[in-house]
Amino acid sequence: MGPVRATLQLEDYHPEAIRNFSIIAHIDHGKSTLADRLLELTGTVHTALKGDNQQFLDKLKVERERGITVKAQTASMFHVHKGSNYLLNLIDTPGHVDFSWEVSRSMAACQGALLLVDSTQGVQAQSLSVFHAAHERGLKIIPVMNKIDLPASQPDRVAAQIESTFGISPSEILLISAKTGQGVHDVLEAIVERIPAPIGEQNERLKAFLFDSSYDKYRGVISLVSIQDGVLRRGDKIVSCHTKRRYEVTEVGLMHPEEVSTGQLYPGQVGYIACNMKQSSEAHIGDTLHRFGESVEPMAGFKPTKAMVYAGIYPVDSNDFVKLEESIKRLTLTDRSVTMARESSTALGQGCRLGFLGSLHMDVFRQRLEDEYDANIIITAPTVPYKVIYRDGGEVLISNPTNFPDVTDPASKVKEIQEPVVNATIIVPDDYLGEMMDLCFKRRAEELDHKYLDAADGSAARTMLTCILPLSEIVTDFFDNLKSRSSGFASFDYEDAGYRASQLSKMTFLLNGKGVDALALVVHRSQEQAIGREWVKKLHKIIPRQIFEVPIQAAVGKRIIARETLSAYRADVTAGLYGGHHERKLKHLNNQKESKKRMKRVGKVDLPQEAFFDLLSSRK
Ligand SMILES: Nc1nc2c(ncn2[C@@H]2O[C@H](COP(=O)(O)OP(=O)(O)OP(=O)(O)O)[C@@H](O)[C@H]2O)c(=O)[nH]1
Repeated sequence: MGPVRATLQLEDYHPEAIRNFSIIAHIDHGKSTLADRLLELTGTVHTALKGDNQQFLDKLKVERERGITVKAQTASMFHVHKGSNYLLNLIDTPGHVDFSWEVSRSMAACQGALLLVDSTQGVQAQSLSVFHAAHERGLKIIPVMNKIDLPASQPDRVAAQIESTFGISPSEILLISAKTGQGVHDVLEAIVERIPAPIGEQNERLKAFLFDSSYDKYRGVISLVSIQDGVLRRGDKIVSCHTKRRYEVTEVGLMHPEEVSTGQLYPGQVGYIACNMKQSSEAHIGDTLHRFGESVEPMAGFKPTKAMVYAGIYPVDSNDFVKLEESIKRLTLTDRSVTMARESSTALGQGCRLGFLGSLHMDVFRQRLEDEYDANIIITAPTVPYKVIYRDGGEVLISNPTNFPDVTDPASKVKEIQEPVVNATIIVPDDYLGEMMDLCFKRRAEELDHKYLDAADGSAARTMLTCILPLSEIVTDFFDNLKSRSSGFASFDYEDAGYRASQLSKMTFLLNGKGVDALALVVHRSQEQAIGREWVKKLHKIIPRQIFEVPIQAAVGKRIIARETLSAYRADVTAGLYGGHHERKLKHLNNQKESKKRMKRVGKVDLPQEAFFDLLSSRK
């Protein structure tokens, strides 16, 4: 491999000697392991430096705990092929549906992709979605079958699946074990031989494509760029096509895999820059940077991210709000796809409403908040953005059920409610097809269809099920159900399919006749009864008894759907009091309670924060 530092003469690496690629795969098919192996084989990192199971390209703690990649990481390597030097830029992509946006922006900086398929598992739902994303961008795809060291590996069968699903000839498929390193050298050869070189002109005006950014406490925003044309040097004055703001490049270099300053980047190369950008919001993904005083035609950017799952986040102790808000703000600096707005609730006090790309994204964010900022929080049930269309043609997006209009009111000006839907794909062994269809129907699936993936050779064939599902039906416990009802064998993926009209209304819960705003839900007509009944039962279990009888009701508009009655507190501490009405009794009762501070009073009913916590966490 030769000494790596000595090869950092970047001007020697013309576009013909550069390959930009990413690894795309279903979760757990071995992307990070292969990336590590490539870094080792090219001498970019040394095995001796590496602790057990610690991967180089997975950085966040939550990523390691969950074994998933959330944030894309990029690394450059040097490789000698048939006597010539090559610079290979690996642009790592995250492997989960919620982050398909990150996948697409990472791919925009590549000319090729390694499509990794686990030879024990075969083609899975995300293998399909990442393949399509790469294919649509015209990337050269190199099929790689991994884990051939395992006894359960079925290379012939999986090769046949790859051929039938992607139309890729088995002769193109590389067989490897990312774990033992077997066959990985051939991957490097294939990258050089099969992936086209980037196109770029050193003498043209500078054009740098910004495809990712991160935030550093000391240096501000660090952006990852791929150089289209021209040379980017430290000290350059650059301008963003998008914001027209001016910056001075203070650092520029390669990710190798940590930052290595090189002072310049040439056409076709991929690296990082720091340029006194103070706020993450200034780094627009998909932006084109050019030199000050030279105008250029911007490159096609990306569609901005859309938050699809919203939830309210409240501190368990309301005194912690300021601290919580500060923590959330700091965390959003590193993850700009999270949107944030203040909100307040009579039941839960002051909090924030956050928008996420999906429910895993929400879980990851929540876990980071708890781990990194030691925050004790209550998170409300996730909701999707509903579209309310008024008779006068006006349209409003509603991301908090509390604001959902009462469509049962005859005076309502609402013409139609629409909800976001997705095209869902499930791949599952045949035996579980019935279970999966049942699950989909229960979640209001439409246009359900299926086809067999394997050649009809009998044993344990697999089926691909497709349907349209409301997004709201998959943001809570869909994935858990899918996994448990298929004994873990089903894989699932989805893509945005726009909005569809739906019979939705707001369900509210009343304690002693008063609504509890934090508990409002948007439900489909077909599920009103079941959800109403289930919820009043839960509330009945959780709410502590009061000195008086408390009716617990679920209502849609003025209609009461379900009711339970919480009987009065038996050990009557107010027995000695004469007459008096409820307020007095309650006051007396409260005076006796030590934990008064932690109580929220709703409609004169004491509702401890813990009750909310139990309730909202049991919603998942
Ligand atoms: N036996 C065997 N195990 C492998 C091989 N490649 C990866 N693994 C194991 O498979 C698991 C998943 O590998 P990762 O590299 O973390 O998978 P990934 O695709 O990066 O996962 P995401 O980051 O979630 O997309 C790990 O336990 C690896 O040790 C292989 O070739 N053989």
